Amino acid sequence: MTQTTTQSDANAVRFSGVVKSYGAVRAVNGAELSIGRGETVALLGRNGAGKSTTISLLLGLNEPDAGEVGIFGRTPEQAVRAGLVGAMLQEGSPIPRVTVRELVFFIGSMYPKPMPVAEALALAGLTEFADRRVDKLSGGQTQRVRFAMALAGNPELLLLDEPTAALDVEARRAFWESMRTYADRGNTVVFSTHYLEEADDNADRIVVIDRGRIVADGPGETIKRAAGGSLVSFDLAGMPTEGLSLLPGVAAVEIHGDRARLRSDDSDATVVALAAMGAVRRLEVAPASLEDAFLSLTARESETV
Ligand SMILES: Nc1ncnc2c1ncn2[C@@H]1O[C@H](COP(=O)(O)OP(=O)(O)OP(=O)(O)O)[C@@H](O)[C@H]1O
Repeated sequence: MTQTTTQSDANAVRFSGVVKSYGAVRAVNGAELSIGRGETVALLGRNGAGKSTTISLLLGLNEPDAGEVGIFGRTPEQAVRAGLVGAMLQEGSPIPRVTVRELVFFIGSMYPKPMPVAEALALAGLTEFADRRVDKLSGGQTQRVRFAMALAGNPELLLLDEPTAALDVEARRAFWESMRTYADRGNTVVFSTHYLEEADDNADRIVVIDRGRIVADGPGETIKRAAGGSLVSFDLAGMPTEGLSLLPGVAAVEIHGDRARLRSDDSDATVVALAAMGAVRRLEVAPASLEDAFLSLTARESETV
């Protein structure tokens, strides 16, 4: 792989034409992505969309089959070795029988410019647990330890793969607060999630991934607008479904038995067009929920894959 990135790269992350396949599965399919320093970016996608693969490429745990990955103008390996990158991955390594303070100190000692242990513990909300053995903590507290481990090297970029999976509501809230404190220092954060709402609440920008492709990229408001709109449903009563996707405002079409569900950016225009076709039986217009909208967005784009 050739690297053309430079040390002066203004971006924290640069993905250029990146492809990564596992056998016949293209886990990452030609991704183009730049993330500026100080941005907090959510990678949003369903199971198997390619989020974890993207994060492992950013960490240099995987080599792309094609394209280039740059972190602060360096290769991922160089950036990780320089202590510029911290990560929380989905599979946690077994936690040893040491105290929280000892573990965070040990991890930090492997990096050139570690974060002071007390600071990492405070940021992760672990100060009161500093002298507790790591294997005697609750699931939520263990997740905080993993966050402190990611901070230990004093990284400028944090990569978090579904960091709040298995946390309760209160632990989630505390986690995101810690993450924001770290981001507010001018650091860059990239995290993956299945939930549009979590992405919208905690990221400046959302990158929607579906089947290895980036299908949308922008601030939460833009993504919600692109994915949002209304759902217009009606009974087909035997009417052919071809052409429904071409009606004004229609962004996606789903057919369930005899019922059509159209996601529309302009429900008035869609309803007028349906009325002109006589397709008004049990016609309903409802706002699309966020999660519904996200599913529609990825489903619509998948059809073209
Ligand atoms: N080591 C591997 N060997 C074979 N296939 C893999 C491997 N890792 C991932 N894949 C496949 O690549 C695709 C993308 O997987 P990836 O784990 O990146 O998705 P994800 O978006 O992180 O999913 P999840 O939300 O379930 O964690 C999936 O189809 C998955 O089955």
